[in-house]
Parts: sequence; C-alpha cells; structure tokens
Amino acid sequence: MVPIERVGLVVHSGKDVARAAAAEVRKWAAGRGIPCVDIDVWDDGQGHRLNAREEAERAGNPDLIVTVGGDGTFLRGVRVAGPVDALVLGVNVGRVGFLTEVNADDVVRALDAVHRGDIHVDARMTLTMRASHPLEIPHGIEEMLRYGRGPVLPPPHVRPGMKSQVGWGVPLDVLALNDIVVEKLARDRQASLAVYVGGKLFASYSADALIVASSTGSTAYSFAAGGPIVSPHLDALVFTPVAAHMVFNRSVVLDKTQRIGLLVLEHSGDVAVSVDGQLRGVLAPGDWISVYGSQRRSKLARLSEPDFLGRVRDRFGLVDSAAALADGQPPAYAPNEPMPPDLAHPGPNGD
Ligand SMILES: NC(=O)c1ccc[n+]([C@@H]2O[C@H](COP(=O)([O-])OP(=O)(O)OC[C@H]3O[C@@H](n4cnc5c(N)ncnc54)[C@H](O)[C@@H]3O)[C@@H](O)[C@H]2O)c1
Ligand SMILES: Nc1ncnc2c1ncn2[C@@H]1O[C@H](COP(=O)(O)OP(=O)(O)OP(=O)(O)O)[C@@H](O)[C@H]1O
Repeated sequence: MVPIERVGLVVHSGKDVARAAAAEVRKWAAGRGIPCVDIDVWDDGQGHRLNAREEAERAGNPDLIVTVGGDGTFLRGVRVAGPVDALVLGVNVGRVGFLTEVNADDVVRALDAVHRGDIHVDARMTLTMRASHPLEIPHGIEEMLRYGRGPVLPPPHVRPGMKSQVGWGVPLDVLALNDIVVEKLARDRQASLAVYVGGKLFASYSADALIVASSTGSTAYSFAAGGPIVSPHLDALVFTPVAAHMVFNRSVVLDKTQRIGLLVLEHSGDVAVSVDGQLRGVLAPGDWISVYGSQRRSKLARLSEPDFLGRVRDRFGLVDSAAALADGQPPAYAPNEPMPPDLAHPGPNGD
C-alpha cells in the first residue's frame, strides 16, 4: 500500500470533542507535509450542497478520508470517498460508532498505521440504483423532511459516460454503504409498492417503508425493523419491510446479483427515496427504482482484523441470558494450534 498523499477531513463540527480530534488530524498531516483539506459536506459557501464527485474534486481528490463524528459523519465521508476510491478512516466521537474504527485519543496512532500501510482494508459491498427517470425533490418537500439537519443533498446525477437506458432505467450516480429506503411521505398515505426480484414480481406491499440494505446496513434501519444481522463477509441484499399491512412481513436475503425493483402503485401516496439516511428524491405512482449490488466497494481502514460480532455484542449492549449466566461466565474459546485443514477454506477465514 502506498503512503497517504492527500487527506480529506469530514468533521461533525457541532461537537467540541470532534473539533479537537480534527485539529490533531490537521497537525499530524502538517507535520508530514501532507495536504489536509476540510470537506464541509453541509455547505459549499454558496448555500447549496455538491454531489459527491464535485466534493471530492474540490478537495483535490484525496486518497484518505478521515471522518470525525459518529456513523452519520462516517456515511457522509464514505459518500465522498466513493468516486475517488479513497480509503475511509472513522474516528468515533458519536453515540454508537458502529462503523467507525478508532476513538479520538487514538487518532495519531491510527494515522501512523494508515500511512505505513499497516492496516486491513475492509472492502465492503455497496449498493447503487437505477430509476424510471432522474430523481427530483419537489420544491417545499425538503423543508418538511429536514428534521433540523443540514441542507438536503441535490438529487443524484445520471452516472457520467452512461446513456439513459429506458428499459433498464436511468443509471444514477449513487453509492450506498448501508441502505436505500423508500418510505411514505405523508403520515396517512401508506407506501404501496410492487417488489420485483430479478425482473419477476415477488409481492406487493402496503407499508410505512421498504428497505433494501447491504450486509453492512443490516445492523442499521433494517435491524430496527426486525431484519437479520448479516455478516459483512457476505455480499448480500437484505430486503426488509417496515410495518407492512399484510401477513407476510419477513425479511428476504438475496445474493448481490439479484436486483430488487420497486414500483410505486397507482393508489400509493408519494414516497421519499433515501440513500444512507439522506433524502435523494421523491417518487409518485408509476415511478420505479431498481437497487442492485454495485461493482464499487467502500474501503474501510481497520487497525486490526475486524471482529464484527464482537462489535455487535459491544455496541448493541447485548445482554446474556440471566438463566445461562447463573452457570457462570462461559470460558474463552481460543485453541492455540493452527486451524486443522478440514476446517479451513481458501482465502480469509471468517470469525
Ligand atoms: N429506525 C431506525 O433505526 C432508522 C430510521 C431511519 C434511518 N436509519 C438508519 O440511519 C442510517 C443513517 O445513519 P445516521 O447516523 O445518519 O442517522 P441516525 O442518526 O438517524 O442513525 C440511526 C442510528 O443507526 C446507527 N447506524 C448507522 N449505520 C449503522 C450500521 N451500519 N450498523 C449499525 N448501526 C448503524 C447510528 O449510529 C445511529 O445510532 C441509515 O442508513 C439508516 O439505516 C435508522
Ligand atoms: N458538521 C456538522 N456541523 C453542524 N451540525 C452537525 C454536523 N454534523 C452533524 N450535525 C448535526 O448533529 C446531529 C447529529 O448528526 P448525525 O446523526 O449525522 O451525527 P453522527 O455523526 O451520526 O453522530 P451521532 O452518533 O452523535 O449522531 C444532527 O442534528 C446534525 O444536523
């Protein structure tokens, strides 16, 4: 791995502790003659937000994005890193920090490790989408949906160099690490959608929302809606309905090659489309999107081999069964010998 040549910094500037950790990052970069550019994804100084490609270009196409904040800040960094294939290091000063890697007091050690190339690159599958037409956000809607957050992102551009193909949909410049969600816009108008897998009708839903998550996103909104926890070693699409008004309300886990089409039915209310929690468009009856596994991966910098289920246990405060604990603390399971050949698989072995 080559040393870092340019750092882009995405900071949750509403937090003192984040500003202090960001100052450490700038100092570290200055000490090594590495340009470090702040990326304020909330504002371009002219009152509107840029798309990810423009933001990356404005920052001089960094090869490392450091985020200082929580998971929301991390997702904002991942979005900017996507078009330039940059590595993303998440410094956690957030509430959960499921996706982030290091704490603020460890930032210098982490940057040194990244610069030396002494890290694991956790290459996560991402999602992208096509749509029946370029997405739009009708005037006035964004105010209603802002919930006190920064300004709304512009609708996604059509992917550069690609034709708008009507049958397969318009290819949109979207990268989602967690999820693409369609949800009802008005409290009293459910979202009614037909769901297609690989072009074939699977079922029609009337629900508050439908989530298409990656395995990374399986622990986010999909999890809150009752979906399964899926190992990020798997390249999967997880379809989870939210409050579906029907008997069948389970999640469906699909392979990355199985695209999921969502068509808004005639009597549905309008629905919002969010990408990693950010509103990116509004669909009306007759409109459709299709969500599929992207060929692009997000590159997450890890200081040690990721321990996904350990993280689930810690961050979700998993509590053991009281009855089981009455038998005492279970022993650690860590054989000293190398793995026997009949248990090993080619390539990296999962935890
Ligand atoms: N009911 C819900 O849980 C709900 C509702 C809307 C959106 N979301 C999620 O929020 C994500 C955006 O995150 P945000 O921080 O900007 O919004 P947010 O602040 O509303 O985050 C929701 C929570 O999800 C956590 N989170 C985010 N990604 C995660 C992941 N991959 N695994 C485990 N936890 C994760 C965050 O730390 C936060 O606690 C969306 O991608 C969506 O999945 C969750
Ligand atoms: N750079 C910023 N400047 C000002 N306010 C911000 C910034 N980033 C986030 N906020 C505000 O902080 C709140 C929490 O944002 P968000 O959920 O994205 O943070 P986060 O990085 O996930 O951290 P946390 O885990 O604490 O939520 C939101 O109301 C958002 O508007």
